[in-house]
Amino acid sequence: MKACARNPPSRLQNQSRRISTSRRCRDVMPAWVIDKYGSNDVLRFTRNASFPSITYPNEVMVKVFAAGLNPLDVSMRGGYGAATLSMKRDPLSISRSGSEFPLILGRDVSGVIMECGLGVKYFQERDEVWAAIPPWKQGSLAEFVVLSANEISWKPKSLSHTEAAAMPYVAATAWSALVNTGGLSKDNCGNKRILILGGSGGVGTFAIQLLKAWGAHVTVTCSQNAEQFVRGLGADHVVDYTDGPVDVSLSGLEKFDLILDNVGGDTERWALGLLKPWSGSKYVTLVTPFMQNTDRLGVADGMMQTAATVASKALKHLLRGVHYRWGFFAPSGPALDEIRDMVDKGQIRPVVEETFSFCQVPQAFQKLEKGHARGKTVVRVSTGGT
Ligand SMILES: NC(=O)C1=CN([C@@H]2O[C@H](COP(=O)(O)OP(=O)(O)OC[C@H]3O[C@@H](n4cnc5c(N)ncnc54)[C@H](OP(=O)(O)O)[C@@H]3O)[C@@H](O)[C@H]2O)C=CC1
Repeated sequence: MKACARNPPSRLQNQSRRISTSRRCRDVMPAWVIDKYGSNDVLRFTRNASFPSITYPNEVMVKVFAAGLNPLDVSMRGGYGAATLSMKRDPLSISRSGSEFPLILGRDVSGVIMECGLGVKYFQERDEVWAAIPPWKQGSLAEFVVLSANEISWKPKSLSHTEAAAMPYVAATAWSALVNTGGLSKDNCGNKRILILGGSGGVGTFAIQLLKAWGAHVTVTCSQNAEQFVRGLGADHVVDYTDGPVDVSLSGLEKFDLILDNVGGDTERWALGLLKPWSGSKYVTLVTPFMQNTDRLGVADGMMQTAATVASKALKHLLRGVHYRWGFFAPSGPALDEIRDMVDKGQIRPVVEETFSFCQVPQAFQKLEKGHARGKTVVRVSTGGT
C-alpha cells in the first residue's frame, strides 16, 4: 500500500460549501448516546453531549453528514468488547465520570472537516472526507466527531454523503482481511478462486466487488432470495446455504485459493477442506472469539486464551497444508484512498439497503437487529450533506 503523500482528487470540490464557524463558541452538540449497556431502550438523544475537542496535533474535527451502522454497533450497545475497548480508549478523551459513558455509537462517517490540528499535513478545513471510526473512539451518531488524520480519506466525488457512509467500516475490514491478512492485491488476483461465506451483508457486498475488480473468480454463499442481488454485484457462482448442507454443495466445486468467512460458527468444521492444500491457500475468518474472551476472562487471561486458540488452530491446519487466520477491522485512510479511486472509476458501488433520519436512530438499530442484511444501514445526521 502507498504510504506516501496523500493528494486530494480536487480541492475545488469543496470550495462552494458554506460552513458555520459557530462551533468555536460551543461546548455541547446533539448526539445519540448510551449511559449503560443494554437493549434498544438505552439509546438516548441529547442536545447536550460534550463537544469534542482536538487533543493531538494530527487530529481533525469532522462535521457528520451521514453515519453508517454495523452489527458491531448493536453488539457494543449490549457491552460487547467493553473490557478490550476500555483498555484502548485514550484517557484524555474519557468523560469526567471516568467511564466510557456517555458513549456514542456509529462506526462510519461521511462529512466535512471543520478544524485541523497543527500537525495535519494533507487535509484542510472544508475537505469532504469519509472514515471508519475505531471502536475505541466516540462514534458518528453525533453532530461532530474527532479522528486522526491517518484514519480519514477524501470522500469519493461520485457519491453523496449518505452513499459514502455505507462503505468505510466494511471496506476497511474487507481490505484488512483480504489484503493485509490474505495477501491479495490487484496484481495477484487474476487466476485466483475465492469463496466468500456470507456474501449478502455489508462486508460481503464490498468484498465481492473488490475481488471482481481485481479479476478473481468469486463464489458466494447466501440465502436463495439474495442470489440475484449478489450476482448483480459480480459474483460468478452462488450457492444457496438454505438449500441443503452447504458444505456438500461446495465440496463438489474446484478447490479455492482463499476463503473469507463472514459467518463463523459451524463453518470452521468444513471450510478449510475446500482449500487447495500445499499451495499457500488461506482461510480468513472475521468471526473470532477475541472480544468474548477478554470480556469473559479479563484482558490478560483473555488475550492469553486467544493467542493459545489461534496458535493451535493455525498449527493444526498448517500440518494439513492450509493457512488459518483471523481477520480484523483496521482503520486506514490510505486504504480508503485506494478504494475511493475504485469507486470514482465505477468499479465499486455502495450498497445502501435502508436510510433513516437522525430522529430514527432507534428504528435503525431495530432494523439492524433483525439481521438478513442486504447491504448497509445509514443514518442521515445533518441536512447539510446529501
Ligand atoms: N473481526 C472484525 O474485526 C470484524 C468482524 N465482522 C463480523 O463479520 C460478520 C459479517 O459482518 P457484516 O457483513 O457487516 O454483517 P451483516 O449483518 O451486514 O451481514 C451478514 C450476512 O450474512 C448472511 N448470512 C447469515 N447466515 C449465513 C450463512 N450461514 N451463510 C451465508 N450467509 C449467511 C445474512 O443474510 P441472511 O441471514 O438473510 O442469509 C447477511 O446478509 C459479522 O459476524 C461481523 O460481526 C465485521 C466487521 C469487523
